[in-house]
Amino acid sequence: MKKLSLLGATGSIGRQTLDVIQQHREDFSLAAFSAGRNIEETRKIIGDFQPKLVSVELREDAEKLKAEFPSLKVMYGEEGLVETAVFEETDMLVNAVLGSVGLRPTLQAIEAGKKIAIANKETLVTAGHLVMAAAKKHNVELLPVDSEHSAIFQCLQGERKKNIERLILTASGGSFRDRTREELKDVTVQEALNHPNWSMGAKITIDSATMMNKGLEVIEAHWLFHLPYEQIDVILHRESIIHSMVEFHDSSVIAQLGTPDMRVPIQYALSYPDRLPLPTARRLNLLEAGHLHFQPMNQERFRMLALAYQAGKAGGTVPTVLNAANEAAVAAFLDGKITFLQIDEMVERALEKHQSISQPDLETIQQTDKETRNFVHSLL
Ligand SMILES: NC(=O)C1=CN([C@@H]2O[C@H](COP(=O)(O)OP(=O)(O)OC[C@H]3O[C@@H](n4cnc5c(N)ncnc54)[C@H](OP(=O)(O)O)[C@@H]3O)[C@@H](O)[C@H]2O)C=CC1
Ligand SMILES: CC(=O)[C@@H](O)[C@H](O)COP(=O)(O)O
Ligand SMILES: [Mn+2]
Repeated sequence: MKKLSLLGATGSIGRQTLDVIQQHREDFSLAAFSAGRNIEETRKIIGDFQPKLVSVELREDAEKLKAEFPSLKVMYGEEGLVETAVFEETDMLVNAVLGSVGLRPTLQAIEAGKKIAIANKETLVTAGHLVMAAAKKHNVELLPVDSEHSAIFQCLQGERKKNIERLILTASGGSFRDRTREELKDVTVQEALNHPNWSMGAKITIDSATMMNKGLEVIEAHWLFHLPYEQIDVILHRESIIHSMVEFHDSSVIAQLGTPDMRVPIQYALSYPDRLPLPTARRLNLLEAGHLHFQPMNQERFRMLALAYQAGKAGGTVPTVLNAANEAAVAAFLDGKITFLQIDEMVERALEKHQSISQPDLETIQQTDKETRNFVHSLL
């Protein structure tokens, strides 16, 4: 029985993780979890899974829960996230919180020797060098949950890194894949949230539409698989059936396929190296799928992908700025404060203004993150 801590239990990945636990009660249990502000859902999860520790974003919500569940340990804020991540009774952390707020809990969990299933890509983008160095030092395994990275991880089982020619990440193209940049001027939040293949949280759905999601995933792949950016490519694949591929020096390409269902990579990370049944997942029927389509990425049209490659290659605090500016700009778009195309513009302006610092430590990363968010807010 693996005892889990789950950050972001009320989110899209969090809920699907709970579904996986629910289907495998004899293999997994939930010892601790965090939520943000969705207290109704938090109460329900406490009732269904009987954890020992719960953390929420706000102090007043923590006080309410403490009064309702006197035997439960209840925490709040960033400290609560950290305590959930390092909870002594758990073997593994599932990090499905949104944004760079996941960085400190991840680093602390690594120091505490917890195995980590990582969905929270912003953490790897903002400080991949710190996370990977800590994982190496403490001999901690980071298991990818993001569908592309799980696919690559699966393709690499039994393979040697030295034989890899390149990674090929697939991108669906997002909500506006068939529109020109000109046609994006007046798009609404509702239209942007209409992803063609995946049902996900709001922020990542917008990232998918701007192609920043793929940019963040290129940086995530760089850190998880220790490969230079020149060996990481992106291809547009409309169906999201091939979740990603690895090409080897002998010209062989290994791909991982399946219907778009995040419970599959979540469960693989939890059960690795075993594979458990998942009866509720829809089976892939290639005869029904019929045709799979591929297109080259147009980096002029999807400017954020080009920016992410540049930021990743530049290193230092540049990826931190890319991520923080994007988090702030997407939140502003979702709040109706800026237009869709202004997301790109704000990220570009934050990057232009920034003077990079090389080999940043945690404090420098957090300071840069804060200053970048303030800069974007000053533009609103
Ligand atoms: N959704 C998907 O299919 C995929 C997601 N990912 C990655 O997984 C991560 C989570 O994505 P997703 O599940 O879509 O996001 P959601 O927005 O659906 O969920 C985010 C979760 O984080 C919590 N949260 C947000 N901000 C805070 C905060 N400041 N303090 C504490 N908790 C907070 C939310 O709480 P509450 O709702 O209670 O306020 C919620 O539980 C992201 O990094 C994303 O890129 C990667 C691949 C696929
Ligand atoms: C499910 C998942 O992993 C998402 O990150 C997904 O990749 C989004 O789809 P696109 O970014 O390819 O549109
Ligand atoms: Mn993905």
